[in-house]
Amino acid sequence: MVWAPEPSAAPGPGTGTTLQVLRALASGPRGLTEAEAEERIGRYGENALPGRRPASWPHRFARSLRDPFTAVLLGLGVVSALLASWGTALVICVLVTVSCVLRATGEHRADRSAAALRELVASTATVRRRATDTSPPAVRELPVDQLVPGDVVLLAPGDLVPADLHLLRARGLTVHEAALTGESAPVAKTARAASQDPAAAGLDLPHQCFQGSSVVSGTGTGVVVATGRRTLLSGALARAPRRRPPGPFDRSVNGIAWTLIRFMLLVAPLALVAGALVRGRGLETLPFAVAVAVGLTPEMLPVIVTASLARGAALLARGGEVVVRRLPALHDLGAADVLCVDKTGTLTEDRPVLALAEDAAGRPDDDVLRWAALGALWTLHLAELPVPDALDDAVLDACPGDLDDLPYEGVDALPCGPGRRLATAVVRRPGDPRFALAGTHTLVVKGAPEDVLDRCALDPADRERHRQRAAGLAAEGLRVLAVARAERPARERPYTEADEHDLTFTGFLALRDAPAPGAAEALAGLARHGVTVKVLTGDHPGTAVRVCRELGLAPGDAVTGDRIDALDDAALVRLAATTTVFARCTPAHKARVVTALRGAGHTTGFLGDGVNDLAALHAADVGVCPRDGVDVAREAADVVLAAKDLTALDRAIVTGRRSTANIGSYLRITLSSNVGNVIAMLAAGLMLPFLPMLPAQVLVQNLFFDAAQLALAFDRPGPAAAAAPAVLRPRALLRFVTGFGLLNAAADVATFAVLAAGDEGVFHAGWFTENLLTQAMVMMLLRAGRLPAPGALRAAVAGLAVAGLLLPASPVGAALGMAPLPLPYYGALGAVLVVYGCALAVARRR
Ligand SMILES: Nc1ncnc2c1ncn2[C@@H]1O[C@H](COP(=O)(O)OP(=O)(O)OP(=O)(O)O)[C@@H](O)[C@H]1O
Ligand SMILES: [Mg+2]
Repeated sequence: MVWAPEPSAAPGPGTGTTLQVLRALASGPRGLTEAEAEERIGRYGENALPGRRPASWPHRFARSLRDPFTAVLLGLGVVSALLASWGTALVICVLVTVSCVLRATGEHRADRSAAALRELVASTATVRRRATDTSPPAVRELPVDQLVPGDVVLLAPGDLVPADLHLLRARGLTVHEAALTGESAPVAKTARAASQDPAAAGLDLPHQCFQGSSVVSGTGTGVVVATGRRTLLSGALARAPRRRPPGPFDRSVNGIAWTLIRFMLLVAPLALVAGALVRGRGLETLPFAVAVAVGLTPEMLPVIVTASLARGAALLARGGEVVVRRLPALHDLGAADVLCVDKTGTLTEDRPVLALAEDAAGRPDDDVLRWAALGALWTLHLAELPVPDALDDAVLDACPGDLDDLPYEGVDALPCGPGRRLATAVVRRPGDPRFALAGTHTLVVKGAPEDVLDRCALDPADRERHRQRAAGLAAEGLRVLAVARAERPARERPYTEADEHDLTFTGFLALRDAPAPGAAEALAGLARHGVTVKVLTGDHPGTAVRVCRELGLAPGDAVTGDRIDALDDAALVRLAATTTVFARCTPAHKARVVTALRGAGHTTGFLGDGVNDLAALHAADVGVCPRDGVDVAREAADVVLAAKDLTALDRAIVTGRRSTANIGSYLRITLSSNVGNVIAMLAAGLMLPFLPMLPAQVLVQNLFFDAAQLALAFDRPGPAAAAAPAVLRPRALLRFVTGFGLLNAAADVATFAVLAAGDEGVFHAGWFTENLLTQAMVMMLLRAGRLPAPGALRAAVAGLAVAGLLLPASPVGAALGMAPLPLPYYGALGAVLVVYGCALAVARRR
């Protein structure tokens, strides 16, 4: 991991004192100049995050060769080649090449546009740089890839650590290093103490922050010691690439793929054995068996999937509202039947306005407000939070008079953070003659009433009375903050959470946070689309329940974090199913609820924007984050919304379902006709003295099917496709395919009856024509789309029909062993088609 800046004896940036590190990097606390940075980016290259380097086209092509369908096809090709059945081998090669080229191209294009979209929502780093050597340092946001070794970077809660850093300064800094170490608890980081061994190096050094970790709380400043491929994360990923556990998309699409592959591997030996037993045929049937197996393969599935999803993502991006960062997530969004959202900022505007300030006795009292504002002011100052918290903002806004007049100055601050629902500022009065010598520090604490009251010196009856009062205010939909204070003798030692005890209760503040405009309609829309919304909030249960009621969401009783703690996983699964509001949730509670819902079989989405939502975003099947969410949340999300707007999310869900509907159409259509053909071929193979279709004919027919079915990716599904969560269920699909496959086989057998009069060439030609025509009909009748069908689809269907009619009579047909079909056969084929069409339409309606 040690990156040597120059080939010199200077200590590596991972080691040495801060001064040595800065010297080795030729940098300083004031940062690099723009000119130096420019020179270094030339020298060290861009700071691309690992995993973000786009795969090249040949790489993609090679990867699609490893796809299970392709692998099976290739295996069959090898078998054909071994049997010297060159025609079959050739056609299989063409099939594989076409499908891999289409897939690689489609994925490449989809990835390129996804990368462009990701760029729109990419994280930035906050750097300190100077315009010239003499100008003062200025702090600005920089695309992460522009960072160079020696840059000075500022960290705040919710930031992703953009490169490997040596800390120059840290205040209450804790980072999450799960990406590197798998450790889920945040790790405290401090600037290097003089006492530390300057030669030590490694992951557990508290003065180093590594790319890929994220800031949970506190702030820090560090100098970049390694970027791009030289970071520890890059090394770790190169050794063990990170894999996502399979999501709903992988489960359903891969599940279907493997069911088919098993089926296919069964069919080929079956054809062989049946041929041997009934007709006494030997290995000469093998090419036919291989072709039948190939005929069953939906080898275009990966192509159709990529095309359908990419098209949906492109449609969403065009509206500028939704960016899909990972294509399969669009399917997963459409499959979600439960959506968990946080309250603040999603259901409400997150613009709290002070409604009331009262003292311990319940009398209106501006002093409570003044103390709270003093606490907010110094917490913001001392904790150097980059964006003031909305509650603090509201308190400061409402405070009467000029805050700078308050005769206090800050000593220390313990801000709130994920899982911590109170904030403490320690202040003192400068120059107060009474405290000049001994000195007194005042702790000003504000936060969630339960948490603050627990830390107050109160007799149980009073505590209960205050708690009731807070619950009463919350039940009106207000956000409630309790304020408390304590006087302590001044000290040098920094303050910790252990000092937050024996406080004197000062009073309550209540703030009104109006419901977000449009939230009620969006919730109704989600309900109409069969999505159950659950609210997971850090706020008071009373407030959350009231807000939900105002928005028309029947909230029932809220379940709080304490209750969740008391339950084991199985009990939580049961409770989660029937609960709408989860309140006083820490990040871990949110994640546990999401996991429980998934455990109960729900496909679960999560929408959140804060550091406290990170764990749940990871736990969900599909994570959604608004664009202005913190970097880590955005980075963890699969889908990014332009605004925290549930309406846009509803639209994205519908788009996801449409893409899934097109994939479903493809599977239903392809598989029912393929299965039908296979049944018919096996049956005919036993009844006829010759093979019902030559291997090359089977494969050419397959090529035509594939080409035509690509158009299904561009179908426009009707409103029914959006009405309920869209999941591709292998079982249901199998039932459908068996039913319609048998119908298709019946049509084929009827065709055999018609063709039985002709010789082998006529038989082959007739069946080829019938197959292409029925396929064209099936495409029109079994698609999920609305009428009229889009142009591309109509053209594909027409092309298929024309090919079916003309090819047998052409030289290609002759080369494939077909004879021109005598005219009377067309009439008979027409009759079969009409009957089959009617049967299809009737069966479809059922
Ligand atoms: N600046 C603050 N000062 C004091 N207390 C705070 C502050 N911010 C939040 N709190 C307390 O912490 C609680 C939980 O906050 P948290 O950020 O976890 O959830 P939230 O953002 O209110 O809700 P949601 O989870 O719906 O986004 C708040 O209800 C409040 O009581
Ligand atoms: Mg929040």
